[in-house]
Amino acid sequence: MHLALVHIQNLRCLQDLRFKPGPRWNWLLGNNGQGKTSVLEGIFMLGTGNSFRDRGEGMIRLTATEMLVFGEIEGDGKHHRVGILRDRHTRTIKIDGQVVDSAWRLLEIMPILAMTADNSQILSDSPQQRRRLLDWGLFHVEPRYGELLQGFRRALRQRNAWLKSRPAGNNPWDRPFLDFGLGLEQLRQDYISALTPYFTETLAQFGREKTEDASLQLLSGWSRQKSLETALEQDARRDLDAGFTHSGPHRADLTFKWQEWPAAQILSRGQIKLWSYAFRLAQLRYLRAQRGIRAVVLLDDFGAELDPDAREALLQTLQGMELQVFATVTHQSQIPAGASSDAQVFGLEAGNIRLIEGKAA
Ligand SMILES: Nc1ncnc2c1ncn2[C@@H]1O[C@H](COP(=O)(O)OP(=O)(O)OP(=O)(O)O)[C@@H](O)[C@H]1O
Repeated sequence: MHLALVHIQNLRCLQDLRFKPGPRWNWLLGNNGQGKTSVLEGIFMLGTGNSFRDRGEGMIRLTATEMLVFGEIEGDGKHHRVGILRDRHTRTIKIDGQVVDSAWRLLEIMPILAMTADNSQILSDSPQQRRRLLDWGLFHVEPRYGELLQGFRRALRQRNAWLKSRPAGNNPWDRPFLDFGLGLEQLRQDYISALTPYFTETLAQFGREKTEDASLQLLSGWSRQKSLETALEQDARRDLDAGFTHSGPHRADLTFKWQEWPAAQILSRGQIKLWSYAFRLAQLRYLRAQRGIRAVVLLDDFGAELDPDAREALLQTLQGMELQVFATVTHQSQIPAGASSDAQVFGLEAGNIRLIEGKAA
């Protein structure tokens, strides 16, 4: 599955940009501030409905009142047209000409994974960022996960609202909270167990760690010494006082370990970035192995902070996976030699795009 056409209007500096990407590597080359990341942002919207930079407030071109992103998605015998129109207050999503009420529908059409400056330090980011990665991976691999996650979020919201209202008696939302929560926990634990060999193998392919030195551990969001039910009972007083739920899968986290130590405390920034790439690649490989799905990958500032060997290893691994990739670079020399046989290079200048190298799709 790949994006065959991208049309973006009034997104930041992109007034009216249209191009036909190739099914494999698409390099976006240009100086700072020419619109490369904005193109990735538009593509990310097609897969998620949202921006990866912020909540999207600043996305609409300053002199415009609304922005539009349109894409044609092809492959695996499917063809979809996706459009997102956004003004300062509302967002309308259309799939194949029909308005849909939830961005979840976009996720089902085109799994998309972005590695940007803001999210490339997974190990040292917030637990919330790491939970998002877990949710991303599970949503695409496990058909029941989306529904479970929505159910859990609803139960958590309602449980917290009940706590804030300070009523007497038992919380009626404990049961759905426990049912959805334990379902999530089980799928997350299974996912991390299954993903770990993919992660350690990818790191080994990068030629850095011995497979047995690196590991992943899921922290459930409550003490493993007790059940979630017991944790809720023991937290009853402080949950009521605080007006929110202290223990549960909404507090889950993922720990990366090097031997027995937390890797985030030991590794350098560049190494953390490499481990972060390895984790995302492991998610892609697992998705491919389980569901036969190839995600679209966005790499902002390709390989920045990685040494040449690590960059080459990353490139080789990605090339072996035969995905559609969009990667931004500021200089031609950052496009690795030999990377162009199935690649297209597009130049970005003042928000305009033109094909520099490669066959027109
Ligand atoms: N709402 C907006 N309206 C108009 N222009 C905007 C708006 N928001 C940002 N810009 C401009 O759009 C450009 C955004 O560029 P973008 O971040 O896509 O550049 P880039 O090519 O990725 O640069 P870099 O290499 O520095 O990351 C900047 O020049 C910025 O000033």
